[in-house]
Amino acid sequence: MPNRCIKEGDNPDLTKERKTCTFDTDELTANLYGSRNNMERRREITKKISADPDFADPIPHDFLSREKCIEATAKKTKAVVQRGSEFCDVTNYYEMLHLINEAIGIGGYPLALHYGMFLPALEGQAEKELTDDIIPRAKNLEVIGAYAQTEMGHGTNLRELETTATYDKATQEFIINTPTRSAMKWWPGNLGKMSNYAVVTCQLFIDGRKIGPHNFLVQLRCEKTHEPLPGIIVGDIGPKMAFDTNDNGFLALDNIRVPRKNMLMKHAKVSPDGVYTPPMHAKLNYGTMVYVRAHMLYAHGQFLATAAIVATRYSAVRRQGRIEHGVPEVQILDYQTQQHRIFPQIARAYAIIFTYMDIKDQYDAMIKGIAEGQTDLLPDLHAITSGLKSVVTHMAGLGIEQCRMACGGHGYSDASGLPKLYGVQIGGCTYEGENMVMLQQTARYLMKAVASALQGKPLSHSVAYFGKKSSGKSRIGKEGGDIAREHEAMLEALEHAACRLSVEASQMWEKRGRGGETKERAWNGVTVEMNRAARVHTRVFMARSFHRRVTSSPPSIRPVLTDLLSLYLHYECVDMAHHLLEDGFCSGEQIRYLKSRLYEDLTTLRPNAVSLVDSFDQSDRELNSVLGRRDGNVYEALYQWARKSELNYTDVLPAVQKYVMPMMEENRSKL
Ligand SMILES: CCCCCCCCCC/C=C\C/C=C/C(=O)SCCNC(=O)CCNC(=O)[C@H](O)C(C)(C)COP(=O)(O)OP(=O)(O)OC[C@H]1O[C@@H](n2cnc3c(N)ncnc32)[C@H](O)[C@@H]1OP(=O)(O)O
Ligand SMILES: Cc1cc2nc3c(=O)[nH]c(=O)nc-3n(C[C@H](O)[C@H](O)[C@H](O)COP(=O)(O)OP(=O)(O)OC[C@H]3O[C@@H](n4cnc5c(N)ncnc54)[C@H](O)[C@@H]3O)c2cc1C
Repeated sequence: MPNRCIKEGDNPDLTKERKTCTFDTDELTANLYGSRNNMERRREITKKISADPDFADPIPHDFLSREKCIEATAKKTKAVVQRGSEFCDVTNYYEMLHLINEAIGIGGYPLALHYGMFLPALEGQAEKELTDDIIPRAKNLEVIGAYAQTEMGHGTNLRELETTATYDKATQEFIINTPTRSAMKWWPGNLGKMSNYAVVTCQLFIDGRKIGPHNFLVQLRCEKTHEPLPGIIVGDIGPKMAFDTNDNGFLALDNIRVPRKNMLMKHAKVSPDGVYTPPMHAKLNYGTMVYVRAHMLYAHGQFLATAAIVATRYSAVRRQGRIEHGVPEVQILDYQTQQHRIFPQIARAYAIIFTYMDIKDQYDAMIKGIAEGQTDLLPDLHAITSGLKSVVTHMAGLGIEQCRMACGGHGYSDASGLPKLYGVQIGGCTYEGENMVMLQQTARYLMKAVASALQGKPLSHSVAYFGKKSSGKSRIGKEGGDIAREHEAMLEALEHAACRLSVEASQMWEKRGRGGETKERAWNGVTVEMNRAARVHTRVFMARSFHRRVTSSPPSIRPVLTDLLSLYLHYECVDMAHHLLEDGFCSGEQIRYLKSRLYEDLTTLRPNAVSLVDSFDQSDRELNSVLGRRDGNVYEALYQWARKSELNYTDVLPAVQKYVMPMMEENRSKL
């Protein structure tokens, strides 16, 4: 079967792997990106960008200072903006995303938050009077914006943000102020140096009454000189774990006046005479966060895919040690431990991307509903995106780190691309709502679902399975080798565990309440259990999404995806075996059966491993990894990469000349 990656001159081990492929890699790629046309369009973009001198990096960013990286990124950003339509349909979200990944990379760029949050916030939350003015200019990139919500002292607990917006009826303006040091906005991406506007989250005050957090458009810098406006202090927060090319910023506002219309008033409103009208749903103002949490799934699925590609290809190329005496050294991909480390990451990357597809459909349906005045889909989507954001970012982070370690010493080098990838990706556990906090949002929703289920009330989409009757004992290992029924048995077992954990967490919560604790204090005493229930529920949702996609996939790729799904489900059940065992739903024998099936899956998938990662269709530019390159010619490339280190510009470094050589000389003369 064809793997389209085979080319002359490639590493022979990689070619050998590609020849054992049992499916058409293009079919799988097309399925992953929605259609053959989408796949072709991605490839055209890659080809054009790779050949374009505006996007060439004579010196890899690994060897540049942060300032130089930002300069190079800003230059490429300008080229993307001015010449974007030469490469793609700039109105197509996925084409633009791919163009940016190819042309600029993942470490941040001047417009990341402009497109990622500033524009979505304005489009989703601002009223016509404001949007008519600012959105055309923002889309035309006459202005650049950031989303400034988090403060030095508060990020999670939005209710206690300190920045104030006080309505002045006399002038029909809001006065925006940073009252304390801890009230400074701190962290917002692109706020420090790039943006001249921001959506700023402030506590709204009317007639001395605190109403709560609302968003306001504030101009930060002069449109001509880009200097901060009077009363505005703004800058970069300094080096951080990754996102080197993003100017995460600080901001202090000294009683800045903005007109009434600058409040984002699509949902909540303040009339000219200062009358406040709340939104039709209390949390519609938090809509931008739901949007980003949903879209983060795609980005994080792709991050994990990158790591899986690098680790799988490199493991096919790398030979080290022998499994049996008297035979040549083996490809490290032949070690069972290596497969057990890497293959679940391949399956998880597919599962995350497929889950994203489901969520995107739900998000679009919710937005359509809101436009027609219905908010009933919001609570379910908020609950499941909160859980998914937490589980996926954590899962992807652990997976990337596994892949990095699976590459041995070279995985520790920036040449592998994996340390930087991890640095960027792992930020997702914190931003857009810290994971422990987001899981509690899911758990709150589960507690309501438990109550509804007990009362026989209708259950919404993500928790519908709470209404199923459990069979009491698992069918795992008792389906006579019927794969479809085995998959169903595993899904049923996971659903049983998620439901049980939710019910038990609810009972623990209630018990503490009966013991005299307030609801809130009691909640804090059971949050570990609450978050555990939320995690398992979310993993059930992912498993169901993956299962749905696989069972409805075209017949040509269904067998390989079914193998991958088997691995995914076996791995998930073994990983969560304690939950399946705890109440006796599964027996120890059934868990041993699951493990043995998992080891069989590793062997089954081995001939398709390289082709499965090839099917993610990430280019060498996107991978940005010497170890993961498509042609597998790793060792020569590793040497050429190291040669570019600035330490190698001279044979004798000034630091050696100045300190180390005299020290050695002194020591010698002491003898
Ligand atoms: C182009 C697309 C983008 C691609 C993605 C790539 C991303 C680009 C990379 C850039 C990198 C980084 C960008 C980062 C940006 C940021 O981090 S912005 C700042 C994000 N900050 C947060 O997420 C703060 C987290 N805190 C909160 O969300 C809330 O404060 C919290 C939910 C924790 C609690 O809020 P409270 O007001 O106290 O509410 P609570 O009492 O708990 O709940 C009341 C009620 O409301 C429901 N609820 C809460 N939030 C929402 C929501 N967003 N939507 C709907 N409903 C919500 C909650 O469930 C409760 O419901 P109930 O029925 O009363 O139980
Ligand atoms: C790379 C990056 C980019 C960012 N970009 C932006 C941006 O563009 N715009 C913006 O406004 N912000 C941005 N942020 C800020 C980000 O949204 C916040 O850091 C995040 O929401 C977490 O808030 P915090 O920092 O206040 O953490 P804290 O809330 O102080 O969390 C610290 C610890 O306390 C725990 N904790 C807090 N509350 C609870 C609770 N209720 N229950 C249990 N545990 C709790 C947390 O779980 C965590 O372990 C960015 C952050 C990063 C790292």
